[in-house]
Amino acid sequence: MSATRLTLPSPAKLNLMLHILGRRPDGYHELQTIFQFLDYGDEITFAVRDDGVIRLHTEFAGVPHDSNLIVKAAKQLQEQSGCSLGIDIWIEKILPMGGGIGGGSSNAATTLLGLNHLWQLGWDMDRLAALGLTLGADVPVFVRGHAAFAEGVGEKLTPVEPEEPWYLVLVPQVSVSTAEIFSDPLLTRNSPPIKVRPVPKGNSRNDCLPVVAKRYPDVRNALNLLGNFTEAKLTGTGSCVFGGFPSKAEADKVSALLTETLTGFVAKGSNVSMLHRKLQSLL
Ligand SMILES: C[C@@](CO)(OP(=O)(O)O)[C@H](O)COP(=O)(O)OP(=O)(O)OC[C@H]1O[C@@H](n2ccc(N)nc2=O)[C@H](O)[C@@H]1O
Ligand SMILES: Nc1ncnc2c1ncn2[C@@H]1O[C@H](COP(=O)(O)OP(=O)(O)O)[C@@H](O)[C@H]1O
Repeated sequence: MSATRLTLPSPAKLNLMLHILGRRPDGYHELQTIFQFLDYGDEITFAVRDDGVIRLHTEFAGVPHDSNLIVKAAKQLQEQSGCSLGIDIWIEKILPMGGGIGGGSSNAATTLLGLNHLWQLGWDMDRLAALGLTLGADVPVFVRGHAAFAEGVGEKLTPVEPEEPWYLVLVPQVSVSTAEIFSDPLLTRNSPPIKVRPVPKGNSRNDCLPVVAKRYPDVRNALNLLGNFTEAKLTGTGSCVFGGFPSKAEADKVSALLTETLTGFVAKGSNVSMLHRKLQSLL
């Protein structure tokens, strides 16, 4: 008999660089960015129901049940596949929301892959990634599960193999609105496209950083603090700030200096998502 219950990881991502090339007619911005996963994230448990009902049992502060990306992903997949089964879902949420580490997008991707498995739909990655894109620009990379150079709004993905250092990720206690940053008149929107692969060294800047650092003093402080120890970078539109270290011990040493007002976590960078490693082990 096939499994009816499954627990899967839902990892975070970092944007190792992010360049904004221009604005499309629909208002969205054309980007070039490198996504890498962290071996750190939420854990989602799924249990099949035979009555077709989709129910997320864990409450999220400020996110109504039907607006949760987990529920949206499950409903879309059920509708588009014509599946008559339903699902009970619980999540152990440790990823900060609105921090630029992609928790919501990752949760959506884990849901798509988990339900494809439990409902035995047999959808391939292209189809799941295309559905994922309708939920958010960052969902496809989590569906495919490999570190990638991304173009367009993040949906054109080329697998890459950056180094996999240990990272210290600082979590300033502010949520940055992606829409607000992309509508700031001071945002750099004309970075020249990188045409060479792999992306040459020296291109690791994030074009959102100056605008985010100007608007959010807490992010500025985090960048200054981490900058005393390593190159401090912003992921996505923030608020999280990260830096790489050659070993866990060195990342832990800096992490130990953090206070209650500025927390963080240490995690290993990974080019294959822990979600995919777990799914592979089930086959
Ligand atoms: C820029 C990234 C990099 O990873 O930031 P983070 O969300 O991770 O911080 C993502 O691609 C974010 O993608 P996604 O998560 O889908 O963006 P949303 O929150 O839906 O976007 C909110 C708003 O930001 C603007 N927006 C977003 C993405 C983009 N490429 N161009 C834009 O102009 C649009 O006005 C959009 O309505
Ligand atoms: N399952 C989910 N996890 C996190 N955020 C969610 C989820 N579903 C909906 N959201 C909404 O999406 C927003 C962005 O969340 P998230 O993906 O964690 O941040 P970011 O895009 O900055 O990395 C949240 O502020 C929240 O309102």
